[in-house]
Amino acid sequence: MKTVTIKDKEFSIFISADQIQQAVENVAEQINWDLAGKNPIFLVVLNGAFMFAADLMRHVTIPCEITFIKLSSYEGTQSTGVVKEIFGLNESVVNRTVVVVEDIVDTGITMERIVNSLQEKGATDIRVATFFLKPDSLQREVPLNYVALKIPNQFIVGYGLDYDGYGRNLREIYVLNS
Ligand SMILES: O=P(O)(O)OC[C@H]1O[C@H](OP(=O)(O)OP(=O)(O)O)[C@H](O)[C@@H]1O
Ligand SMILES: Nc1nc2[nH]cnc2c(=O)[nH]1
Repeated sequence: MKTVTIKDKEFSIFISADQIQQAVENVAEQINWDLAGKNPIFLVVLNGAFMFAADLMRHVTIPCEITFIKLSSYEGTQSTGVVKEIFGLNESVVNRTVVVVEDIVDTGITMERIVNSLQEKGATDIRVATFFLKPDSLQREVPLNYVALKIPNQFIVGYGLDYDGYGRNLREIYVLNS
């Protein structure tokens, strides 16, 4: 079993790069079908979603805009429960179809905050594309239109997701050894 050590923790391979790419293509196919003619704006949530977004957008073939926002709620392997302000959204979302692109929806607290903010800013059709969803961890009702993979409630790294800032560049997903 392939393992990686990041700082003080050991992780084991969980999802291969090929499985990831297949899941990305499936999501892009659904988006191309659903949002044709809707002129969507994709809102990529930094930092974690950068890798999923880069892969996803290469397979999205419909006319669209892409922009980036930033906020943060995690330190180490535990949620602090605090979601900071969104910044970086300079484009108007009034009457737009907005697709929020995330690496993971865990408790859903971050996504709830983003969706509420987009509603306040006048977006009419708010959709979520997330690479991972942890269904057993979800605490909030949020739209979950495009979910690439559902995973158990375990801490993962790789493919954009970090442990204390490291591991985002891994092509595969690794899970924390207990
Ligand atoms: O559903 P939740 O429990 O709110 O967790 C999901 C959030 O946690 C991660 O971000 P993080 O705060 O780690 O920032 P990062 O993307 O910069 O790594 C992830 O990218 C989501 O934004
Ligand atoms: N790296 C990482 N960040 C997260 N944010 C929410 N859940 C997770 C997780 O499992 N791993």
